Amino acid sequence: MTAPERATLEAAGRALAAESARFAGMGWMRGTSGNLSVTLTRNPLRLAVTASGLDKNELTGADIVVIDRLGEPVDIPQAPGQPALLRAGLRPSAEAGLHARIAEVTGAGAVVHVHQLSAVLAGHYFPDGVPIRDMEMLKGIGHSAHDQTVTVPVVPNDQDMTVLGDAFEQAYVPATDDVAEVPVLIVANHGIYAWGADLLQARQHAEIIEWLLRFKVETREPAR
Ligand SMILES: CSC[C@@H](O)[C@@H](O)C(=O)COP(=O)(O)O
Ligand SMILES: [Zn+2]
Repeated sequence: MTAPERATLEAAGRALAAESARFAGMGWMRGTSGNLSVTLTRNPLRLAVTASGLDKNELTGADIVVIDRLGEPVDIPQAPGQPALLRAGLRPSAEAGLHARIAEVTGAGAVVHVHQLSAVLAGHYFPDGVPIRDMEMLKGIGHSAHDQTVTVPVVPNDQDMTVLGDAFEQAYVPATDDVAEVPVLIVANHGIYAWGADLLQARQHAEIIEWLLRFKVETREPAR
């Protein structure tokens, strides 16, 4: 591993730990729920993802695992004479495969998965997708605040990340020349995935969508 690659991985670990603590503080990573990733390289696709089963409020920068495009762990050899960058014996998030699929399909630089209650409620009330329109906050996910319906896709939960990844690809609403992509996915009875060019943008998308979904479940207006 070269010095720049090492620096990139170190920075990714620090950023993932800090973002995890922030989300945990918002109540969106209760228990050991939720997981975050950043894209390290595209060719081949490599992501740094939070390790499985840890309290996401207490991660250190070493509590991450490097994964490939299928979500499988990639061995990072320890550089002689250098301190270990990653804690030994960690498994990648159980949902690493879906992170990798989202990063591959959308080109995202970061993916966040949190267990927002409003997303689960919205998926419950709108199982065919959550239609949102005429809200100023839509601008925060790159859409118009007027006269356009943005439908947030909802897919069934599954423990097999290939099944979830296929469902995501079918439901994904990519950008057109005129309309931005929808950078979020609700997994029914589970939580939400949001993504962006980097962790900051992915976080902002998660925050914006939480507000919009909360509005939807509190009003429950089918046409809005
Ligand atoms: C209450 S933990 C739920 C998990 O199974 C999963 O959905 C989750 O979000 C965290 O899994 P993890 O493997 O720790 O990344
Ligand atoms: Zn989850």
